[in-house]
Amino acid sequence: MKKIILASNSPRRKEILKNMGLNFKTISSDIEEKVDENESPESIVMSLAFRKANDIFVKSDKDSIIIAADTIVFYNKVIGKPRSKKEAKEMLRLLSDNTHYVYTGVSIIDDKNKIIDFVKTKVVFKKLTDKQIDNYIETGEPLDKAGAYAIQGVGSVFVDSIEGDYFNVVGLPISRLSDILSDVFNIHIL
Ligand SMILES: Cc1cn([C@H]2C[C@H](O)[C@@H](COP(=O)(O)OP(=O)(O)OP(=O)(O)O)O2)c(=O)[nH]c1=O
Repeated sequence: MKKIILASNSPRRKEILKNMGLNFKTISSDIEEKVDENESPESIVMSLAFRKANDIFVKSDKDSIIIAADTIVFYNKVIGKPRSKKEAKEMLRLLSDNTHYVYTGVSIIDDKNKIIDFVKTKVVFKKLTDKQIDNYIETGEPLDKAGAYAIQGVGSVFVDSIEGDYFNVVGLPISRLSDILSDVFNIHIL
C-alpha cells in the first residue's frame, strides 16, 4: 500500500481527512502563494494545489501519494487570506448581504498520475453590521481564513445558506477527493 501524504499546514484539512479513517502523514509545503488576479478562480486554486502537491512529491519516496488543496473566495475578484484586521474588515463588508463562491483546488499525485480538479460552493451571507464585523475580527478567527471567515466557527452565524459541498468551504472537498482516490488510485474510503 502506498503512503499517503497530505501536503498542508491546515489543521482543518488534516481533521477532514482524519475523519475518513485514512492513514496518512502531513508535511507542509512552503511554496510562495502568489496569485495572478487576472487568472480565473478555478485556474488559481488548481495551480496552487498542484504546486503544493508537487513540492512535496519531488522530495518524497516514489511510493507516496501526495494530496494538496488551496481555497479562495470569489466575489467580483479573488479574495484570499486577510493580511491585517483592516483587510479582514474590508473583505467582510464586501461579502455582507451578498452571494460569493468558495473555490477549492485539489491535486493528488503519485509517480503515475497527476490529477488536478476543483470544486465550487455557493455561499449566501446575511447583512452584517460594522459592530458584528468588529466583534468577529476580535475573536481572531478570520485571520488565517480565505475571505476572512470560518464557516466551521463563529463565522457560521453570518451564513444564510450554502449550495454545494460544505467541506469544500472548510478547505477540502472530501467527496470529490474520495471519488478520485477510488477511481484513479484504487484507494477506497468505504
Ligand atoms: C472560507 C473558509 C476558508 N477556510 C480556510 C481553509 C484554508 O485553510 C484557508 C485558505 O488558505 P489556503 O492557502 O487554502 O490553505 P492554508 O494556508 O490554510 O493551508 P495549506 O496551504 O498549508 O494547505 O481558509 C476555513 O477554514 N473556513 C472557511 O469557511
